[in-house]
Amino acid sequence: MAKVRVYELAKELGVESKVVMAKLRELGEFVRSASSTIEAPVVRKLTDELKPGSAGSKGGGRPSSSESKPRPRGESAPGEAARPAAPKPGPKPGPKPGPKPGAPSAEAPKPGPKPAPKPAAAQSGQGGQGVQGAQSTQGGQAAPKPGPKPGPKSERGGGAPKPGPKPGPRPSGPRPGNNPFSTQATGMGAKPGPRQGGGGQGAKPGPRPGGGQGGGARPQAPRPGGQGGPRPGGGQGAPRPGGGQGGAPRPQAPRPGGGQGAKPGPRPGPPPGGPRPSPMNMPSSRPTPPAGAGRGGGGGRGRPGGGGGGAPRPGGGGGPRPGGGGGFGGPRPGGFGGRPGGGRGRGGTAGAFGRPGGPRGRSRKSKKARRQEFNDLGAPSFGGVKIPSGNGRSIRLSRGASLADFGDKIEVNPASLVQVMMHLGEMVTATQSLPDETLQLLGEELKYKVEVVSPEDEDRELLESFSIEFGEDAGTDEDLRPRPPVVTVMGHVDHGKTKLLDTVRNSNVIGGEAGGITQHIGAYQVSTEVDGEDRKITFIDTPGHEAFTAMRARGAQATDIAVLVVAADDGVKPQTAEAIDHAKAADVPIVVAVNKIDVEGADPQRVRAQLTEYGLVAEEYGGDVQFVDISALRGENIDALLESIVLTSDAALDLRANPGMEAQGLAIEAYLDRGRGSTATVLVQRGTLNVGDSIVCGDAYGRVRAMLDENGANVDSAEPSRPVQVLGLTNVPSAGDNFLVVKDDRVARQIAQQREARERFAQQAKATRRVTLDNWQKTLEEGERTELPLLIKGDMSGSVEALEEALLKIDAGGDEVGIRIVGRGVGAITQNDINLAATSDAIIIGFNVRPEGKNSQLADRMGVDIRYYSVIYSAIEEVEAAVKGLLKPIYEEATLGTAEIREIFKVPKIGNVAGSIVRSGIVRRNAKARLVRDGVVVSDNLTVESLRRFKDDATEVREGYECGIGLGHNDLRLEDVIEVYEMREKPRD
Ligand SMILES: Nc1nc2c(ncn2[C@@H]2O[C@H](COP(=O)(O)OP(=O)(O)OP(=O)(O)O)[C@@H](O)[C@H]2O)c(=O)[nH]1
Repeated sequence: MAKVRVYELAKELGVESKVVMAKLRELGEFVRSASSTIEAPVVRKLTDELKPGSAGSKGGGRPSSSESKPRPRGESAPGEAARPAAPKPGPKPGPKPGPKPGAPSAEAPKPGPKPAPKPAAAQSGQGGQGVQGAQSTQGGQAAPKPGPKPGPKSERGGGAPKPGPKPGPRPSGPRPGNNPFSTQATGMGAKPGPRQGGGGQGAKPGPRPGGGQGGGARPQAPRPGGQGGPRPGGGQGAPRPGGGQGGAPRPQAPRPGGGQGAKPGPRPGPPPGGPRPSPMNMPSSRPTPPAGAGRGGGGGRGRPGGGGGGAPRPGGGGGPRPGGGGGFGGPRPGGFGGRPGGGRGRGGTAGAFGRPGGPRGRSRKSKKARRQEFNDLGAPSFGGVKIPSGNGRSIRLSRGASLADFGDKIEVNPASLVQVMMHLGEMVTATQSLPDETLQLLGEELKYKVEVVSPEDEDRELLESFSIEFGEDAGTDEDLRPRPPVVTVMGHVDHGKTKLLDTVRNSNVIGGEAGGITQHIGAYQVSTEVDGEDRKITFIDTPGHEAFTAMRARGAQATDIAVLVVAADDGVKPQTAEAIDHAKAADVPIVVAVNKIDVEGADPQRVRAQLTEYGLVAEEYGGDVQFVDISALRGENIDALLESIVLTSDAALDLRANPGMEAQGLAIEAYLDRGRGSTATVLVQRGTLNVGDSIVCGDAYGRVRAMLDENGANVDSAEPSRPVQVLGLTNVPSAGDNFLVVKDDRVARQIAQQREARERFAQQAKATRRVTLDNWQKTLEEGERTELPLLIKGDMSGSVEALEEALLKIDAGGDEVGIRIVGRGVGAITQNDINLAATSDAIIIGFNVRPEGKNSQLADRMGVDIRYYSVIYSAIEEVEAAVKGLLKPIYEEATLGTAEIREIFKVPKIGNVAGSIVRSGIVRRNAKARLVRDGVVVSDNLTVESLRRFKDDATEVREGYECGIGLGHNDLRLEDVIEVYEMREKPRD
């Protein structure tokens, strides 16, 4: 139909324009005036509504009614009588309720099975119609629950029922009316569909209960409900009260208006047909529009909601349409399709767009989502989290990897892994570094084979990525040349290791410089004559097996031969045995130096006898171990010892290296020198190191600016087994780090940076397991350890001894627990101390000393607990408390920053003020401070009493800025370091 104006249509229908206008409003169509044009579908709808005969048609069942009130008066439609009520019936009519709900539905002629259980009910929704039509057809009627009030009118489709929740509002409104695509319930199939049962007819889906006639639409035709097809509510009568024919299944069903269309669509809503309780209830709650909510009927539109579609709107135009509702369904079997009624038209459109919800919902999921869902079906569940099984797949993780790293590898959200860990009884965060066992455990649980890659392997892979091979001599056998053995001196405390090293160094310095000023660089080389040949030996100048072990723990093996020092007057002691174990574990031959033979009571033979128990049998006893009786103090027999070392080396080892390649080796020790910067002693293991070479050493890199030997002399090159001090690195490497010459600085920097990142992760993992005074008791309880290892550093040997003595006297509360001193020394806490503490899981007790250089950060990174004390009693008290598990929450010192004194100002009445530069962190006024001179605390418990930037007072001054610091302390010296800290309360674990 073409567009016609309202007054033209009125004339054609024989009614006044205002009647038509009123009707349109009821239908939810908005027209400005009588001269406004209206769309063809609306005209059809209107015509159906205003022509008596038509009404009946549709609804089949609802004769008259349909219209409910709208009809012009008089017109009483057939069912009219009944309808009177209509208007009010329902809940509240809302806007114009009355519409004729059912009307449309009527169409649904096909009664279809009435799904609805209670046919009678009919009232509601289309079903309503049923009433009259009773049962009519629509099955709709069937609607069990008549919707809100079945009221008389309901009938029609009760459509009205659809009171729709929103009844009121839409009456006239703007309505989509004219827009065929509109979702609105209005006849057009507007969305309402789904809701209310209405729409029966058209309603899409047959499946849904309500699907009143409309339902027919869906193929489901088979469904009972005639039109609506299957849904019980089917057709009109859908269960839902309102559910007109369509029997809106949806919850909304309740809405009275439901009318036919109800397309319950996807929504779960309604159980089949009448069953749904909801419908019933609904009515009550919702203001159901009066029965007629006309719209309902209309609903048919394909929308799910169906006919009722209209539902939403109260007065919904839908209602009016006779045929309405069912409309869309057209195609569908049951659908109204057949319906002549104009309604169809729209319905059709609607149907085209809006499939009933159900199916649609399903199709909305992407393939990926569905696949994921499918996969998840078979995924193992851990504490509610489903993670696809690894099915034995292998994954490689770096030591110290976190759940986030793990998640990346297996493409699973780390948060899920956190839950899995909780399920396994471990509380870890997604980014926390985990120990190997935890990674393995998680892998097993998820059915992955986890390969934790060690730092050494990773390093090898890293170097390979730069086409560098570390640890192998390049070239052929012919390129190899003999090299001197590298020796480490080990033995029990006080058996003379240090003395021996000193004696050897001072009496036999290489190059005939005996008597010259030697300096400690961590290793030195000496020469000796064996069989008339000048032979060299390299000594690692760090006595004790701890450092040796620490190096090995880092995958570095610098030592070729171990010299085991045993005091002839003391015999084999615990650390002698430990040293033997370590040397054997490293497969390093041993030469025994039986020391202190000058001491009265010395019994070298007893030592030999004792050591046979450890598998060290002297040559004179038929074994293969060289024993040399010496006196380190007097320098007796030192040459014989050196000769034995050379002979053992020749007999047991094939020490050769290629001096013709780029140098590779190990860092023996390193520190930050104030004047020269990073200073590292390296041991060249193969190749030749030259000044000017680009090297990378651990995470430090740079170009060799200069090299010094143990005499402080500059050297230009260093061959295999030669220890030299290297200047020029960007930062301080750690003992045990390997070094190698690379082709240029850029490669050196890249390797160093990657190592640095890797090291950070690995250390974090270790840190989580290290022992601290706070958690020691816990590890004890867990059976992880039975002793508390301590490393004591102090400002004076007297205080160190006193502290050690006092600590060893602490009664740990049983024989099975105790304190072990793994090391002691005087002076600042060095990198070696930290390494030793790390490898022995020891806690460092710093008595009036501080870590030198960046060792504080190193200790943090390695998880080494350093405790600072300035009163012996405090140290004893705290260690005792830890041992006995009595530690209470304490105040922990938190370093804020450090500043170096560059100038000292005398200020009248105030005293000395330190003109300083902040070297790290911040300096804050009123914070606590201590004065450190050459690594030793010279004054503690000071306060930053004044802080100035130029002439202004400052609250805090940051790194890199100069400032004046008043400590209320006059003993200041240039280059003293002011360490600023504050005490923070720290709860115990
Ligand atoms: N009479 C005598 N005393 C010696 C001899 N060798 C070392 N001593 C003394 O033994 C004590 C311990 O010597 P160190 O060299 O410090 O012993 P150490 O094994 O290095 O001890 P730690 O560093 O504590 O492990 C010192 O007082 C030395 O002087 C020796 O051959 N004869």
